[in-house]
Amino acid sequence: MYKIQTLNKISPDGLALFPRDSYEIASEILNPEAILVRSAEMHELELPKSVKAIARAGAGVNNIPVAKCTEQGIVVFNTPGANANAVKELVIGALIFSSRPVHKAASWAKGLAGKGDEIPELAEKGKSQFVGPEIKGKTLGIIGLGAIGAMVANDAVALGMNVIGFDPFISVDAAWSLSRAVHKAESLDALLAKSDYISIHVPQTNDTKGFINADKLRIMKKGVRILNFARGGLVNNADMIQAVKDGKVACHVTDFADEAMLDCEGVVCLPHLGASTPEAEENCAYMAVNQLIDFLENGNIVNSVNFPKCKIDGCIPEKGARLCIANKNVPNMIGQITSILAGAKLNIASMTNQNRADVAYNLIDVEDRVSENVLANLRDIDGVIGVRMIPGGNACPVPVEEE
Ligand SMILES: NC(=O)C1=CN([C@@H]2O[C@H](COP(=O)(O)OP(=O)(O)OC[C@H]3O[C@@H](n4cnc5c(N)ncnc54)[C@H](O)[C@@H]3O)[C@@H](O)[C@H]2O)C=CC1
Ligand SMILES: O=C(O)C(=O)COP(=O)(O)O
Repeated sequence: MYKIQTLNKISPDGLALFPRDSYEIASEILNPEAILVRSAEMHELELPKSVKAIARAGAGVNNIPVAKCTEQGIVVFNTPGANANAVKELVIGALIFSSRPVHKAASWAKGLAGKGDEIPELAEKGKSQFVGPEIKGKTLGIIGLGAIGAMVANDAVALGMNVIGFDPFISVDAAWSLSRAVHKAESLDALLAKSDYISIHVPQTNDTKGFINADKLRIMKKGVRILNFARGGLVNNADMIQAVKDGKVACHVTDFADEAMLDCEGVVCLPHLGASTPEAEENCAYMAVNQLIDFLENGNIVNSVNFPKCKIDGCIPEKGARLCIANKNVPNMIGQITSILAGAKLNIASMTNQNRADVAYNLIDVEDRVSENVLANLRDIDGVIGVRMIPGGNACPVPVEEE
């Protein structure tokens, strides 16, 4: 029985993919093999030794101690692109309501309650407070052209905006998916200086934390509108509030509510709603669950943020086993591993080894079962981080959607 711990509410349709006879799923469970999470903060969490994988049903992994997981041989998955459309739709809405303050207008209109027949006239008189510019013909600068940024860029082009983007690490797939009308900004500062609207779509890392600060705000046009549907920590809130108060920023829409921001006229705070659609929640859960099943039952890794992509498509030899070995990315690891297998007279049926930064991962199919003694010898190799043996005879791998 595999034990899966859920740290957030995960779409029930996704959870239903776990075969009930071989998986136990609960929010509180002793010694889970894997954890399913959305935005729950995991940095202070003690991870039991039993944990082999964490799947983030979503994109951002800044709530997960990824470096610590890598050291412990825990594979961290996310679900690239699975909630991108949900975020994009809300960003397009926010582009419009950052200009046309429908949220303010709607609550003002609610205040007319009780005025009976006077309402139509009062509404006509009051509407001039809520005038705002159209987005057509304006320049939108998009920082980060990944799954979400690229979709926002293409739809903004369709809405008649001039779109410029900045992403020094853009993937080939994202670049192919971009409309030819999207122009490349030569630098972040060039994008900031030219944009009437700015939308942020980068992950929060040590390099990007607080990068929208007073220095960057100074470069921007007066009256700029800034949308942040990526992470609250990307923006220096005190600097942003000052810029809004000074009239430098006409509107800041953030998906990350914060005490000081909530009080600031000109800031619209949402309660992290970007991925909150049934479609996105289901897509993310499907992808995360399929990845966990494929990893736990077959050792395959796809869409990990800390381990290399590494998979064997075929079944594990029926009478044999698959060894899943994580090790430090240093010389002579394969030599030592295969020597131990040769010493135990284990014939290798197939083998693949991939590396990424400081770690490497091996999948080795052998034609006999592997004894506890051999597993212990493999674990004893200096540089080996984790060893798992999956006996053959189970069903073949389920295909997992790739990034
Ligand atoms: N509000 C919400 O509910 C959601 C928020 N997000 C946030 O949005 C972020 C982006 O999501 P996706 O587009 O799906 O991720 P993605 O990984 O497809 O795209 C991120 C892009 O940012 C680029 N990038 C990284 N560092 C950069 C830098 N310093 N300057 C410019 N570009 C840089 C990368 O090259 C990549 O193309 C996530 O990391 C997450 O924090 C994601 C989904 C839902
Ligand atoms: O996927 C992401 O990065 C998100 O921010 C979505 O978060 P959520 O799954 O809605 O808690």
